[in-house]
Amino acid sequence: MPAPTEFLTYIDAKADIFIKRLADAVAIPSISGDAKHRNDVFAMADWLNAQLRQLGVDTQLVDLGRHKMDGEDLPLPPAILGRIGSDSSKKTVLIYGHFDVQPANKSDGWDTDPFTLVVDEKTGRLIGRGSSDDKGPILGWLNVLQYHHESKLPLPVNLVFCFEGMEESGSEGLDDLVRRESKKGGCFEGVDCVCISDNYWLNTRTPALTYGLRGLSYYKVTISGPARDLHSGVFGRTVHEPMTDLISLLSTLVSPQGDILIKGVDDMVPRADEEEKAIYAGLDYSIADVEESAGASIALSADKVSVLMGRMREPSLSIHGIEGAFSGAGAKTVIPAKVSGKFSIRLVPPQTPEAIDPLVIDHLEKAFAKLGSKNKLSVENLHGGKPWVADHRHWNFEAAKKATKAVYKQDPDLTREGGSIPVTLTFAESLGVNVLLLPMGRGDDGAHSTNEKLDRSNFIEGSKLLGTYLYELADIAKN
Ligand SMILES: NCC(=O)N[C@@H](Cc1c[nH]cn1)C(=O)O
Ligand SMILES: [Zn+2]
Ligand SMILES: [Zn+2]
Repeated sequence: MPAPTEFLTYIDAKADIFIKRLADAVAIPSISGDAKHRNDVFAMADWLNAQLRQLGVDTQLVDLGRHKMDGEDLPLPPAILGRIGSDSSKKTVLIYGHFDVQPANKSDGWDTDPFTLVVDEKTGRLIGRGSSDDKGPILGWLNVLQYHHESKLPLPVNLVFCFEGMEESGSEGLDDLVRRESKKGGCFEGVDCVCISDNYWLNTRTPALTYGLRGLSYYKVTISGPARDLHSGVFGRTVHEPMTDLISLLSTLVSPQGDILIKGVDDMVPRADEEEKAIYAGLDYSIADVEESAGASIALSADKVSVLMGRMREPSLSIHGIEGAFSGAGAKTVIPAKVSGKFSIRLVPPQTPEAIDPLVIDHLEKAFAKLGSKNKLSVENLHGGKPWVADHRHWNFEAAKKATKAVYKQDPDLTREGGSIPVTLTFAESLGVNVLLLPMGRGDDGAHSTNEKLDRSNFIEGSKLLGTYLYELADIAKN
């Protein structure tokens, strides 16, 4: 059963209204990683909950308890669980998305206010934090619901929703909820497959289906010594300096070529054979794509296969920042008393945070001992998640392939994503069903970066894709 033509024309006709709704969503700065914005994440949950209810979805807000962030005790934003349809002759699809966003300040280098959606008429870009990650895709599902609600047409499948507000901060509390609701009598009982739209095409021209994600282990390494910040003229070359120790430690983690220098981490991963390399060689990708989306000619290699393997099937270590360091304007001559380096490792099978943690801690302790410093070292794992790989020959992927062909008139790339959505594996394991990642945005959307955007055509055609996928699933269920 193809998607009704009226559905496709409806999405086109309502495009401006849908973009206005995206602007309303972007205007709520639901930054989960910043305690000051916790109320905004709650406001975003209320906004989304109201939208779902208006469109006929039966929802509940689930309290996930409290957590500690940067020493502060905070309430966790609620998860939104919803259901529409309970026809036992139809497939039941679980849709996951997240309504929290990464931090964004104009001063980071944005050209416009990050929380005011700017519609660039010349380029067709919808610019704003969360436009692509992940408010645009969530609103894509709302667009599909709106057509069926207004046309008084039943959906071709039953839908179960699970939307969270902590994805960008380790999905705190969600794994337990998913496990609980997957049991007999839970909200997720009877789910046949899962669809997540929360990643990106590999390039700017070819739609993609994604069957793998890297896992993540995020660390905070703290060096402390002096009882207070010191004057470098008075104490320079007089005391062990925490910042000097920290920079030395961070420089032992990864080479400028991206090799992870922590013993055992890179070695855990089996090498790719020729058959696997051929998969990467066959993808529609070039060095120009990575350099275009990075905004500079800085690829680690001129070889496309090696660059793709670095992103999709090898671990990576990135250093993100230093808390406590002087970072303002001017030339403050301070010796900071306590500094914390933040870094994370993206994991691939068979790596897990549990297997990586001891290697990281041992490495940092040994490297610190070699410094002969009298300062103190502490290491924390802030959060983590395992990598995930799915069977892309499954009917769930088959339906998405057909839908892509119908909407975009081309076959999708089959990709593994370099990013992490830790709950993906929890869905796969708790429900025992196939999980599909069906990205809406392009490889140059700048998620987590400045000037994040979603192209208007990706929002509109992407909404058509999500709806068409549901019709293709229903078709498969009939045969
Ligand atoms: N679109 C998925 C995504 O961006 N996931 C984040 C998850 C994360 C974990 N810690 C902070 N963010 C990612 O960085 O991959
Ligand atoms: Zn996301
Ligand atoms: Zn993200």
